[in-house]
Order: sequence, then C-alpha cells, then structure tokens
Amino acid sequence: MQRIGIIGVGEIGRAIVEGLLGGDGEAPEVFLSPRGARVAAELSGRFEGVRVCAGNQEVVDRSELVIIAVRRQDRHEALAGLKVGDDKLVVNLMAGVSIDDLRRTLATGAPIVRAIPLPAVRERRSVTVTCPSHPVVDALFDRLGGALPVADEDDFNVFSALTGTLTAHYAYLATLTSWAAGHGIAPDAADRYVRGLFQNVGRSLSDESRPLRRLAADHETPRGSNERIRTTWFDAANATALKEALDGLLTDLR
Ligand SMILES: NC(=O)C1=CN([C@@H]2O[C@H](COP(=O)(O)OP(=O)(O)OC[C@H]3O[C@@H](n4cnc5c(N)ncnc54)[C@H](OP(=O)(O)O)[C@@H]3O)[C@@H](O)[C@H]2O)C=CC1
Repeated sequence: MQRIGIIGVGEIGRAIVEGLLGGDGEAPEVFLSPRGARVAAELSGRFEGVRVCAGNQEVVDRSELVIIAVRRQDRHEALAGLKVGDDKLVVNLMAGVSIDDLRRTLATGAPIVRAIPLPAVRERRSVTVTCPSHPVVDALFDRLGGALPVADEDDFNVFSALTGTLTAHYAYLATLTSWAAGHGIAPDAADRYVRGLFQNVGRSLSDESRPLRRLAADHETPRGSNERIRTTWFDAANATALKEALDGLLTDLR
C-alpha cells in the first residue's frame, strides 16, 4: 500500500503516522486531513512524504487506503457527502461504529475493515485487532506490531471493550503512588518505585508460556502480602463489578 490517507489526525492518527514513517522499510505516502492543524503541520514538517490536504475529499482522492480516525460523534460532519469510490479500501478506527453504520454514512461499496490500533503502534509494539481480515490491512498493522484478525463484529466489540480498561490501570498505579505519598514517602520516590514494580509485570507478561492465572500464583506466597491484597481487595465482588462495567460498555459498543 503506497498511498495512505488519514481523516482525523489526533492521538491515534498521529501514532499511526509515527509508526509508519519512524522505522525502517519502505515508507508510504501519507495524506492528512486539515483538522487538528497543529499536529498535521508538525507531522508534515517532520516526515518526508506526509502532506496535509485542503479537505477530507482530497484525502480520499489521493489515497488507496483511507483511515477514519475522527471521534464517533464527529463522523457525520467529517464524512457525510464524501465520494469514496468502490476501488478504495476504508479502515474504520471509530469505537462503537459498525461497518454497516459507516457504509451508510459514506454510501460506498468499498471494502470497510474495522481496527483497534493503540498508541504503542507509534513504536510498532501493539497488536491491532482487525475485522474482517483483509490482507492489505493486516499487512499494514503487521508492520506496526502485529494484526489479530477476527471474523465477527461481536467478537471485535469484546476486544474493543477490553481496550477501555487501560486508563483505569494507570489510575490504579497513580492511586498506589498517592497512597504511599500519604504515608510520608516522597512522591517522586513512590512514583519511581511503582513504575519499576509494574515494568517488571510488563516483562513477565511477555512470557506467553505461562497462563495469566499461573503468573499470579507464581508471584504469590501462600498467606503472604499479595494473596492478602488480592483476596481482601480484588475479591469476588470487585471482579463482578469489573465484569459488569465491561458488559455495560459492550452493550453500548454494539
Ligand atoms: N486514542 C486511542 O488510543 C484510540 C482511538 N480510537 C478511535 O479513534 C478515533 C479518534 O480517537 P483519538 O485520536 O483519541 O481522538 P482525538 O480527539 O485525539 O482526535 C480526533 C481528531 O479528529 C479531528 N476531527 C474532528 N472533526 C473532524 C473533521 N470534520 N474532519 C477531519 N478531522 C476532524 C479532530 O480535530 P480537532 O482537534 O480540530 O477537533 C482531532 O484531531 C475515535 O473514534 C476513537 O474511538 C481507536 C483506537 C485507539
């Protein structure tokens, strides 16, 4: 794929550009929509082959593959009325927007593939779920850390709901840090220590030979501190509350 357009150059649009152009290998030409002007201008200044277009229609016209990365609520304003030929390939990043929904907005017969890239595509280190599998789209995300194609949009939405748990995880770490600071530990020391603890968790997760429950068991001394926090705080009621929150999100994403 030599010519890639991006409509919606915000957090994730930017990460994709950086991932595609920041590494080795043949770089595609990239055409950006003009909104989010500061980021678009910065990217076009930084990378050869990135150009900011005059409007969203120009992005479509110049590209073989068009990535839609606007917020769900902006999709009609951004997309209605665009002419998207059936020879284009459309990649829909908008959470909660089905293929049928986007097809109605774009009024196109072009293939539409959904995808959930995460900001770590910037370093080409994130596995991207795609639906349905398409060789060109899967190859694009393979280049950014890996593609995980699923055939069914219901399955896709389950993965999409999982990505909604990330900032709660960061907030959990921030809560640990502020708890320690509340007990008199210097905030920067608490911050450094908590980051180190969980960077080690990240490293152990890359050992895929051990299932997640086994990793938990391996880090736990019987009747020790970890078992105590897991069973007194992350107890059955807490796990159920988390699953209920995910169910609610999944309902909204469908
Ligand atoms: N962030 C993430 O990790 C992920 C996000 N997504 C999905 O990607 C989409 C974008 O998310 P994110 O990047 O976080 O959001 P941002 O708010 O960072 O970016 C959205 C961009 O769309 C631009 N925009 C708004 N209206 C138009 C328009 N009419 N034409 C062109 N561009 C327009 C905005 O410009 P302006 O600033 O001028 O309003 C902004 O630059 C969402 O639908 C989200 O569900 C999917 C996977 C991961």
